[in-house]
Amino acid sequence: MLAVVPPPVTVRAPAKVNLHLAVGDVRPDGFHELVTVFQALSLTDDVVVAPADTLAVTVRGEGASSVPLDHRNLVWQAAELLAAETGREAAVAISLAKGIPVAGGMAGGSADAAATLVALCALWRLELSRDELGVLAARLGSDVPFALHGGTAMGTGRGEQLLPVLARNTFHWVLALAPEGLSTPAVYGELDRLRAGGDPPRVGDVQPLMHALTAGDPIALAPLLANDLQAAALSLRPALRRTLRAGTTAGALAGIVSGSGPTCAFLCADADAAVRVGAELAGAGVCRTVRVASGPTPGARVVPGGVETTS
Ligand SMILES: C[C@@](CO)(OP(=O)(O)O)[C@H](O)COP(=O)(O)OP(=O)(O)OC[C@H]1O[C@@H](n2ccc(N)nc2=O)[C@H](O)[C@@H]1O
Ligand SMILES: Nc1ncnc2c1ncn2[C@@H]1O[C@H](COP(=O)(O)OP(=O)(O)O)[C@@H](O)[C@H]1O
Repeated sequence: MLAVVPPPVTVRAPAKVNLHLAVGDVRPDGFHELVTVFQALSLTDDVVVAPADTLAVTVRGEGASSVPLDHRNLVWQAAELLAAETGREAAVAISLAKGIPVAGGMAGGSADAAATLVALCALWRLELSRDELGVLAARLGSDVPFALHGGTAMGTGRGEQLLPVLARNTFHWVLALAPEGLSTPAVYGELDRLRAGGDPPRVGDVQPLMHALTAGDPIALAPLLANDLQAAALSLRPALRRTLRAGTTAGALAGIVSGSGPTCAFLCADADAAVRVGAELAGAGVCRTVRVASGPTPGARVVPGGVETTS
């Protein structure tokens, strides 16, 4: 009797921006205690999984040449974790189409890991709940549970404990991608160094930002965007100051370093303003390339029919 080979499964997962990122003290396990508000954006990666003889990863798209293809890739780790948890071989071919900048502070690797968990659940017909997947996601990285969840959410602990946040309306963003990435541990380390030498100002209370999100008002939200890692990213990459200035000069309501950077995210008044700001920023010579995106968008989800694109 012929075995039926299941067809490939495609899952799309979003980039994130931290609207608020308050970094607390270092914990004994080396992670920092966070209070953050994530928003998922329309900038995405696609992950396709198909049955194969052994585990193999291929990558194309944005920054593909700097993505590892072995056990260092988070999708490899996701496949091995899910296989071990369910007592099977991780015999799958995983193809990544990257739209999210690599090491850009937009959680692209986390998005791919979340997408792999969802894709393999479908391929292997597993009956895992979103909560069970969330527990596995947190073992892969602090940002992976949010990539599963999507939308707008508050993250506490090391960022993995999530609560949904009510955000009315769609927000419009311009993203300035940098020529080279920044390492997340290096940026946290730089913040520790800056804090040891003085006490750089810390972001304030998150509540006013929550009100602006509930109201769905970008003009109220703009001055409340705040990121404790920004000072550290600017210290490691001073040229980002010029990028941030150029975005507001181009007409953005506000600009912020996305997470650990170096991508800069600019909040715009509406979709037309985002296109105008994007065009002006692209010509200002302050970044490698520009993307226009909106949020919130859903977390990792199967693409019906498996159409695969790079956004
Ligand atoms: C900074 C943030 C903001 O959302 O994301 P990025 O901007 O890099 O995408 C996250 O905290 C990154 O999350 P993620 O990239 O999943 O980090 P992990 O793999 O869990 O940890 C990588 C390293 O970052 C540092 N780290 C991470 C999270 C945290 N709460 N405290 C930390 O100090 C630790 O040095 C850790 O070893
Ligand atoms: N699937 C993946 N996509 C991108 N980078 C990955 C992936 N898996 C592992 N990495 C490694 O993780 C590092 C951080 O990547 P990424 O998740 O894109 O950035 P950030 O942590 O800034 O959001 C990369 O430099 C790369 O070496």
